[in-house]
Amino acid sequence: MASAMRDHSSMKATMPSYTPGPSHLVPSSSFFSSSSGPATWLYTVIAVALALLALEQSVYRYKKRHLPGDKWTIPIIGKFADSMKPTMEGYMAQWNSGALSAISVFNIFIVMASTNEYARKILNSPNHAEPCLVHSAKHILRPDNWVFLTGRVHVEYRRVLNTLFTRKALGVYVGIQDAITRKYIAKWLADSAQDSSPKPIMMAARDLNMETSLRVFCGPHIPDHAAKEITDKYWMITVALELVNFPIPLPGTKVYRAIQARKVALRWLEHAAHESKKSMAAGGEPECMLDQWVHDLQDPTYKGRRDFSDLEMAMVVFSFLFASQDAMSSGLIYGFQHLADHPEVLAKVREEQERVRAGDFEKPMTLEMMDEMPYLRAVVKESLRVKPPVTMVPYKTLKAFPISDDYTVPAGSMIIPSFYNSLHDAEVFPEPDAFTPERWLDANGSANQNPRNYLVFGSGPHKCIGIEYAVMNIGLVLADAAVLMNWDHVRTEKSDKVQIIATLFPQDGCLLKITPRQHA
Ligand code: HEM
Repeated sequence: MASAMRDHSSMKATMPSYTPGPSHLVPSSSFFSSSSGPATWLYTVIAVALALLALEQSVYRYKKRHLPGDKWTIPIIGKFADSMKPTMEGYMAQWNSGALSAISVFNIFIVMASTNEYARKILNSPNHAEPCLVHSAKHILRPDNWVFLTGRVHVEYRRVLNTLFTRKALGVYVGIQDAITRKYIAKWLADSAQDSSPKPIMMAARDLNMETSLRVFCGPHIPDHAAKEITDKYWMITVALELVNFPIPLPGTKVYRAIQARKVALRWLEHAAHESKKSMAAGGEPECMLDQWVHDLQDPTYKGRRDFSDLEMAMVVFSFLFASQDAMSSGLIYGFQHLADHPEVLAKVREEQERVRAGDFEKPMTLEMMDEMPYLRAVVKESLRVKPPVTMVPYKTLKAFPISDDYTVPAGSMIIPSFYNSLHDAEVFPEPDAFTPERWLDANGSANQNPRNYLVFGSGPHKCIGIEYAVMNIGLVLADAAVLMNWDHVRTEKSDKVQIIATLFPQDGCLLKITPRQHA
């Protein structure tokens, strides 16, 4: 974009707005005549605009070279309309049009990479490309959020945050996750006792996820009404996560509304960080991620940084909400859908639960119990493979990036590795669209022999920091649900169609009829 704008301004400088010459050769009604000033300006403006439009096309075609993609870009907005209403079919057509293909949106030149080799190359070339998330991310997260750090500073910052996802830390979180999941399942069952008609699980799962995240991250340091306010407002953030938004966050735009929602969330998260520090200073035991963090910082043997302001901690927690809320919701909803549509798989999940829990379904879940559930883990892994919540991650090139022998991505372009084709590669995952958890139980099978293809959580220095937490949480919810309730999926013609709202969702929201499960 910046380079295109530079090109425009240089063009402007060389375009004469007035051509001096013998006045008798110019008809008096000509727009060059001094007596018709406004007309002169009008025609000059038109001439400049036409030149800029021609330049826009030339720049696009120069950058695109031989890559598949439209020969011409729609003036100014490019493929903006498509990016506002993305469809899986549209993306698949783009990915299948070539290993690398090109589009342009608002003069941002975008290269899509669809193969495993190119996706991994982009994710693992920090000198050439860095994540830019979606276009609106800097507005929503604030430009000073740690997720925008790169290079060494990023590695060091991330090292501190890794301590929030150690096994010890996950051991604190699992009890919170289990308690909240049981609370929600009880509520779903009570609601369905009142009205047994099938309901979409989509928003119910989002609410469960948000409360789980807020309580795991902030524990008791955030009041119930604040958790509700954040949950209610968060949808504004989700809908603003389009690949490219209207460039300026004017009042009324999606990004503007998302910024207002972030302000509310950050205010409460800052409050929670403050309360956590007070609680740990008073000798309290860690009850959540913030406590765990503050507690570690107080430890004299701790080697990381010690001075995290309330706001900085709040921004880290917000980055976790931002990175997880939609992906976790998508993962959970498809987990319910896949299990309901594959009763033979759900039966095996239940068998494993009954064995590990030894018939005691009230006993809270622990990490040790989860270690004994390889089938459940395979189910989660497979569900995320079949419907990866995050199908691609936008990066931007820092300098010209010679990605292949015959193509160099220009500096300042967006370059988007896509994960979908890697995760549906028929050589690695025979019958790639089939939901087959068993493929993960064979250590010598092609799925386990090709870990490079499993790009659900990305790769390289920005690979998801919350993998263990995410897999544990989706597994835990499905496991608790499997033992506490039955759910029948009311399939519609939209059940297998995908809606893209930041992540993937079934178009009908996954209609479930929920009933209590009777144990013999
Ligand atoms: C099913 C759930 C999830 C999926 C599919 C997912 C997927 C991803 C992907 C694809 C990336 C980008 C990786 C790259 O650029 O190579 C990412 C980054 C990230 N994820 Fe996740 N994620 C999930 C859950 C979570 C959770 C639960 C958290 C935190 C609690 C989290 C925190 C992050 C953060 C902070 C980053 C940026 C890391 C960095 O830049 O260093 N994610 N995630």
